[in-house]
Parts: sequence; structure tokens; C-alpha cells
Amino acid sequence: MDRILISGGNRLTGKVKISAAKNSVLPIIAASLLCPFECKLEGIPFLDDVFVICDVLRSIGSEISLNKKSNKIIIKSDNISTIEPPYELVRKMRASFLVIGPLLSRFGRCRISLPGGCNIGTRPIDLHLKGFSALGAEVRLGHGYVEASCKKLKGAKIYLDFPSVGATENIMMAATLSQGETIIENAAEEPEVVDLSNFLNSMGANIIGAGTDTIRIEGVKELKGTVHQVIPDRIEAGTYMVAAAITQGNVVVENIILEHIRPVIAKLQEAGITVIEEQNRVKVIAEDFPKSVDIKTLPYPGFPTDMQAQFMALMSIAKGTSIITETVFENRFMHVTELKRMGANIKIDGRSAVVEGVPRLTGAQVKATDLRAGAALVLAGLVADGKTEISDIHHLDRGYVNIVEKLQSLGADIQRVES
Ligand SMILES: CC(=O)N[C@H]1[C@@H](OP(=O)(O)OP(=O)(O)OC[C@H]2O[C@@H](n3ccc(=O)[nH]c3=O)[C@H](O)[C@@H]2O)O[C@H](CO)[C@@H](O)[C@@H]1O
Ligand SMILES: C=C(OP(=O)(O)O)C(=O)O
Repeated sequence: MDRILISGGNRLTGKVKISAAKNSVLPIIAASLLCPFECKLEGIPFLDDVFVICDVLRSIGSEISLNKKSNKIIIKSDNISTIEPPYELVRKMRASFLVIGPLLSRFGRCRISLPGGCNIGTRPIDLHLKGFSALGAEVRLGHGYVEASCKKLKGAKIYLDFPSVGATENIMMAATLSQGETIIENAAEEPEVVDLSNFLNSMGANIIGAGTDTIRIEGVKELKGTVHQVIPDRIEAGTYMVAAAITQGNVVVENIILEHIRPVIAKLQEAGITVIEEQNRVKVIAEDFPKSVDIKTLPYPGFPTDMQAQFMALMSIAKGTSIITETVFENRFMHVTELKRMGANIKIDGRSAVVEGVPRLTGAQVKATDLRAGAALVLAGLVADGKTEISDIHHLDRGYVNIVEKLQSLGADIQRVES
């Protein structure tokens, strides 16, 4: 298992270019199953999760070519041989469950293993299934599988009890080839939902309202192939912004959509960090320790849960006490124990963590328990005294393109060692 070694203390300076969004590219690759024609995706981040979703599609008959030099993927699904992706692949990644909407919509059937929970929460899929049932599908659960089938999906009004990103995306994809109009109320408003809607519309779907809490989908008979450029990853961007802040650095974060990172910019500014906005980049300059700020994670446009762990690393060296409240996932504080091993002073009180800033963190052997927990430990390691060794870094490979090389280019003393 590979590890990351960091010698903390270097001030980060320079420029870093953000890759395309993992959480956009995964549903978009799944959505390409909605038509038998070629879909070309540009600016693809070649991450482990992307390889997994490609393997899921290949396992049911899609042809996929990846061009790592030009960051492009071409997908053609004209020869789907089964509507049952294998358990061994699906269980590797929760986002695999996003193929059910497109397969149900195009072929009238899909059988897929239940995704199960993960380190950050139980993550049920009841809202996805309620949506499919409302569209007229018969949904059966048994032996660890979900099987959904229908003659033809019919448009319906669907109210989501919580604005789930995955449920909004799965239902939106299922509704594109249905009969009549579907309205999703209390829909997720995340930028990745908008990117998916843009992709589907460029295939010939008729979707309006993505990015608001009400999405209307008028079903169409068929979809065509398309070319699409995936949006930049706002969470990767936020992570490098915190890297600049935590090391009292001066970093230009390039290839971003400012609108998508407003909550992160606002909280950094509140913490006393200078953030200079330019057209598609931000300059983050920190000359002192941050001030403590309180954080509450919320669905977009609130503060993203996927940035909570990284902000906790920043707050662990802040001046004062910060209260970080996680409202989206019920178990997303696994990084606390590891940050405490590095000298952070954090207490968990229900859904909140009380973080009392300390003047310095100390390098230690720690373990990445999930993707963003891993990112938080890298950030803590960048500022800690001495050496930090992070194990279980396969989590980081799910979501950060070349994180070690990008941080090295900013002056960090970081390396990946194979063992
Ligand atoms: C691949 C991807 O895009 N992942 C993102 C997506 O995950 P994902 O789509 O899984 O997250 P959801 O928005 O669905 O989950 C949010 C909350 O809703 C609950 N819920 C969800 C569905 C359901 O049927 N029932 C239910 O109760 C979940 O348990 C969780 O507590 O959005 C999350 C919230 O912004 C992010 O942290 C993830 O990075
Ligand atoms: C939780 C995340 O991803 P996933 O939903 O794929 O587990 C994440 O990107 O932080």
C-alpha cells in the first residue's frame, strides 16, 4: 500500500491548475448510456473513480476509449449486452448506482447491487427508488440487489424529502426518455447537477430548471451523441485554497468557476485570508494564522460537506475556537481522531466538532479514512512540525489528480512512496 510522506513547514507559492470535477464526470459517464451513439467527453480527470465507472460501463457492453494525453473519453453504448453490472465492480464505488436511471429509462430494466454505506454514513438510496416508483417502475429489493423494471416510464411530480445530489441525478436521467413531464421538487442545486443537465440537453433532452430547487424534464423519444467539456472541480479548488491558507502561502488557483466556490471564498475571507478574485482564478494570500470561524455544512449553495474536513485542518491551527457542524452526513468526523494524533484539540459533540486552535501541529503516522479525510491530513501535514506519514492513500486517488506533483510544484516537501 502506498503512503504519502510530508515534511511540514514550507510556505506554498505559485500556480496550480484545477482538474475537471469528479462528481460531474461520474454521472455524465453514466448518462452516456442513454443513447447508442458516440459521446465525447473533454477535460476528463483520470482518477480511480473514473476508471471504475468506465469498467462498469464496459462490463455491460459499452465501448470506451480513454486518451490520457488529451484528457478525452469517447463512449459508445450501441451494443449493451446485459442490464446487470457485476457486483464486484459496483461495490467498489457508490456512484456506480447512477447507471440504474439511464438503463431503466433506455432498456426498461436494470438489476444492480445495493451500494451499502461507507465511512461517512449509511447513505440510503430510498429517494432514488421512490423517484423510480413515481415514474411507474416496479422496484424490488432482495438478496442485496435492486431490480427496477417498467414498460415505459411516465412523467410524474416527485418531491424529494432531502435535496439529494445522487437521487436528483438518477431521477433526472431516468425521466429524460419517459413519456410526458417530470417535475422534481426540492431538487439538489449543486453545479454538478447543472453540468449533467447541460450534457443531457446537448444529447437532445428537454430539461429546464437545473440549479434551482425545481427541475422540469419533458421526456423525449430518443437522444443523440454529443461532445461535452466537464466543469472544474470546486472541491479540488477549495482544497488548494486551504493549502495556501494553512501554509501562509501565496497561491494562484487556476481553472475555476468563481460562482461555485463562493461559500469557501466567504469563509476564508472571514478567517482573515486574502482572496483576490479574477476571471477564472483566485489568488489566495495568507500572512498570519487564520482566525477561527464557525462552519455548518449544507446542500449547495451552502458550505459543502466535501470541504468540511479540509476546513477542520485549517481551524485546528486558527486563533480561537471554531464550531464545525456537519448536517449532510451523520458520520463525517473520522478525520478528527487522526488530526488529534497530530496535536489538534478537537472535541465532538453530536453533529458538531469544537476545534480549539493550537499554535502548532506535529507530524505523525496517520491514516486516511476517506477521500476528504485524506485531504485534511495532507493539509495538516503541510504545516505540521516534522514528518507526517499518511497511509491508506488509495482514498485520495479517487478524487485528486496528481496531488503530490501539484503540491510539489507549489514548493511542498511531499512524496509518495510505494511499499
Ligand atoms: C459522486 C458524488 O457526486 N458524490 C457527492 C454526492 O453524494 P450523494 O449523491 O451520495 O449524496 P446525497 O446528496 O445523495 O446525500 C446527502 C444526504 O442525503 C441522504 N440520502 C441520500 C439519498 C437517499 O436516497 N436517501 C438519503 O437519505 C444521504 O444519506 C446523505 O445524508 O453529494 C454529496 C453531498 O453533497 C457529496 O458529499 C458527494 O461527494
Ligand atoms: C463523498 C465523496 O464522494 P462519493 O460520493 O463518491 O463517496 C466526496 O467526493 O467527497
